[in-house]
Amino acid sequence: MAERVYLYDTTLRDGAQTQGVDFSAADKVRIARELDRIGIDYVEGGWPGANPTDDAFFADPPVFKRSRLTAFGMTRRAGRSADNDPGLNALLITPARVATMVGKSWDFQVTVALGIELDENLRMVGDSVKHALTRVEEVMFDAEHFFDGYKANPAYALAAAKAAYDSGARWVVLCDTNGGTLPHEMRRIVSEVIKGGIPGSHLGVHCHNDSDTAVANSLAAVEAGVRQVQGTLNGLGERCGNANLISIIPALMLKMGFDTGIAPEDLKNLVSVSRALDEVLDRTPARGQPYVGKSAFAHKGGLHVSAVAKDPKCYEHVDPASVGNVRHIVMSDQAGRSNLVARMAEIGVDLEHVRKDGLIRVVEQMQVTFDAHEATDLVDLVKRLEHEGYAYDQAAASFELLVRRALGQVPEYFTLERYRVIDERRRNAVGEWITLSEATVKVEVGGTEYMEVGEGTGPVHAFDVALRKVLTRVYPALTALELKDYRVRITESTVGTAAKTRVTIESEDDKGHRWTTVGVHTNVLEASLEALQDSITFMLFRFKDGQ
Ligand SMILES: CC(=O)SCCNC(=O)CCNC(=O)[C@H](O)C(C)(C)COP(=O)(O)OP(=O)(O)OC[C@H]1O[C@@H](n2cnc3c(N)ncnc32)[C@H](O)[C@@H]1OP(=O)(O)O
Ligand SMILES: CC(=O)C(=O)O
Repeated sequence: MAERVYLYDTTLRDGAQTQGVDFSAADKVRIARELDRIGIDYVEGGWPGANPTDDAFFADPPVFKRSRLTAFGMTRRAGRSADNDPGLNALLITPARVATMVGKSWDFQVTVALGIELDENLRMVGDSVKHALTRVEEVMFDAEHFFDGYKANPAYALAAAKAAYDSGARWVVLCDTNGGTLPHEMRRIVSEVIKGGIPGSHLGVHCHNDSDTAVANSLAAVEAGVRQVQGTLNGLGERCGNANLISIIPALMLKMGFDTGIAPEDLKNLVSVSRALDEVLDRTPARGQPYVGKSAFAHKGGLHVSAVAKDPKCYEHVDPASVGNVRHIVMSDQAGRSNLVARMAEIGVDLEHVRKDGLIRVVEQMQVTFDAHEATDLVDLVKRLEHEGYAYDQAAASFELLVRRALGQVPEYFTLERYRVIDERRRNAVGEWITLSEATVKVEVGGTEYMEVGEGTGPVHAFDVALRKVLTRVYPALTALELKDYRVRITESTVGTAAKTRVTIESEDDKGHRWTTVGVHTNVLEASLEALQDSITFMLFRFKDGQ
């Protein structure tokens, strides 16, 4: 039977210490529910008494089906009895039945940060654990700076850890607080602590990522014998973050053969749990995030795709479905015919080659002025367009439109006959400078011509407002279209030295569909309009019937 490793999440406490992160109590509840849904053993809700948000969270915490709620705080202060320490007692009177206390284990920290005698610190640890056990069911001790402390004074670091263990702490958690430890040091120190008298079944590890080794360190600590791992979703946390549970969990389960209490079926929620945190933080999910990122199983190089078509194991370390992810085949100038065939199959087009007249039609529609007309097939066309500045690996919707236009499958939903954009800088009524843009568009839809004017904070915004004034009349579904991200990048031109601009737009509808489109031109407005028109066309083509 697989050995058990316990998981402890500190997203709501150490994660809340991330610069730029500011959870509300409702955010915390939402994240806590996700952690419970996937089956994390311990969910640290925060530090009761530290701030009103954490107090509000602990006043009305979510009811868990699987996880144990944990309250965090510190050992009693020097010179006070544990019973008479308001800070310590605040974490013992919440609905959480598990309390985690941080305390010093590095002699230097005791002397410098606390400014007290080394023995008093050991008494603070022991007293606090004993006192907490009179109020809650389970107590953990986070031995702060344990690894730095052990390197400086092993006997003292071990004495601090043992003060907690001997006083009844269920778990002694060895913390790499400054994140400077490397995996080989982890293995050695954990083994020595076990030899020193604390069994691995009572040891946990809490790693920070300052050396970019937090996940590796956590796994090394487990290899050396610890049986609890602390971390956060997506590696949130103080400074460079904590060990990323989203990477640790599948590594423990799929590669090291441990039982984490998470069933294989629950592991398939890994992507959705990771995205739920990004959603709360209003962050774009990191494409390159191992296991759960959109690029984690995206194959771009022609050689890779050709081999993946034969057996995905050729270029995948785990099955993407095991963590709830999917495989993507990406089209770009690194592609071969295998990419095209696989990508077309992915979007439901079963055709290897597109006739030359289709390619020329697409090139004309895109109004590109180079030799794309000479393209012999779609792979060739994509490579030529990428050379011009298009980037289809980041703009799957534009790629799909390119293919389907070449096949004559995309209706002409609208035709932009002409537009005019005026930018104005003037003083407002109270004399402040303001900039305003106004766009006039003339659009033909189904044989009828429409003209509209839109105002915006910039020319692209004004154009979007005017265009959508026309199109939502005919296609009401477009009211749900939201532009989520707009990125501009200067690329090198193949013709002379003139700079080309690539605009990438990410869009979303009210059903949670997201798609990305691209436009390229020497004029940033033209590039934006191309990406914007692709975005609108893609929504009408793919989603307007509410699929
Ligand atoms: C490694 C970690 O990540 S641990 C978690 C760190 N997280 C946080 O600090 C976030 C929440 N913290 C807070 O809101 C505040 O720091 C509070 C409410 C806990 C304390 O606030 P204050 O009372 O104003 O103290 P302040 O933060 O300035 O300083 C910490 C005090 O605790 C003492 N202290 C630090 N660690 C410990 C410990 N393990 N045991 C006992 N006392 C400790 C320090 O010596 C200092 O005491 P001093 O004020 O006598 O110098
Ligand atoms: C406890 C904790 O967060 C640390 O030592 O890093």
